[in-house]
Amino acid sequence: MKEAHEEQANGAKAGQVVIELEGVSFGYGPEHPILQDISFTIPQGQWVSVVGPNGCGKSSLVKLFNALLPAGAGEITVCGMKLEEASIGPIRQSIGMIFQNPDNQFVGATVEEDILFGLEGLCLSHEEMENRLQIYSERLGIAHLLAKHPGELSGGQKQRVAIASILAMEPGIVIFDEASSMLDEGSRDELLSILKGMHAEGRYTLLMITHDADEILASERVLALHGGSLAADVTPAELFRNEELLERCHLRAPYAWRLAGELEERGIQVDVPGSEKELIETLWPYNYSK
Ligand SMILES: Nc1ncnc2c1ncn2[C@@H]1O[C@H](COP(=O)(O)OP(=O)(O)OP(=O)(O)O)[C@@H](O)[C@H]1O
Repeated sequence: MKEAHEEQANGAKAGQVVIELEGVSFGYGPEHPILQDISFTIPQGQWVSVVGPNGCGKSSLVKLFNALLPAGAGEITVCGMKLEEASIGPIRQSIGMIFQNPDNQFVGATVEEDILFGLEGLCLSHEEMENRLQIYSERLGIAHLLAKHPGELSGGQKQRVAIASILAMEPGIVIFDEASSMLDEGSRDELLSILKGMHAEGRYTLLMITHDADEILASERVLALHGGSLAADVTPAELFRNEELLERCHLRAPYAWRLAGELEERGIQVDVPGSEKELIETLWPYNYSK
């Protein structure tokens, strides 16, 4: 079987800027401004969480990147292409979006049809389409579901199919818009491990709109929106140590971080853990030191 393409998608090299916003503003009509003067750059391969309270404009922001919504002011550049009428097509091919409700993303009568449908617009040979179908259905663990109707799948399986359909188109940038919010705990964990695998591959730039502390902790960088502006551009650790920023974003630190904080207040100093497992390993020796 042919391996998935090894080179960085869209020809972007690791560290090269793939998303650039300069003074971008947006509103649903002049009387309803949502985002004002937003500027940032995202390099290839980075995993970025986009956070902020409900209604602050996170979904609107990412929809500006591929002109699903039109920016009112400012400049957007994706993979070196300035966003304008002529570049919308290639920019849309370089960005894959996965939404909260996978039901809204199905177009085929079977999982196989659904994955192939997205590939039909890419002018690929029949052999290449079959090749990608095989690669991405195996990678996402859904090869045994190809003949099923999407309605027969669980929520976690549906989200895997949605991700396989997007990845089969081989976009360099993948945006998850609260993609785990309708999933149960097990399926959330599965999604997080898929994201970790994608990040480790280094081929994808990942943006994840999320309210989930564990997802934020797994990412490398956090863009926090508040009141229509970029309120912070920090690491997850900086976010979770900043009580005021957490409150403004309506977020809580991960459970292991909160417990470590409580212990510190009672005089037990533990290193800030990356996960609950790390916290347990740190605390375990106390069990025997009594
Ligand atoms: N099509 C629309 N027309 C008018 N206003 C809209 C439209 N879509 C969203 N809005 C409003 O724009 C604001 C930003 O919405 P958006 O969905 O971008 O926020 P969000 O931060 O992603 O929210 P959430 O965390 O709840 O998903 C909200 O006040 C919302 O009500």
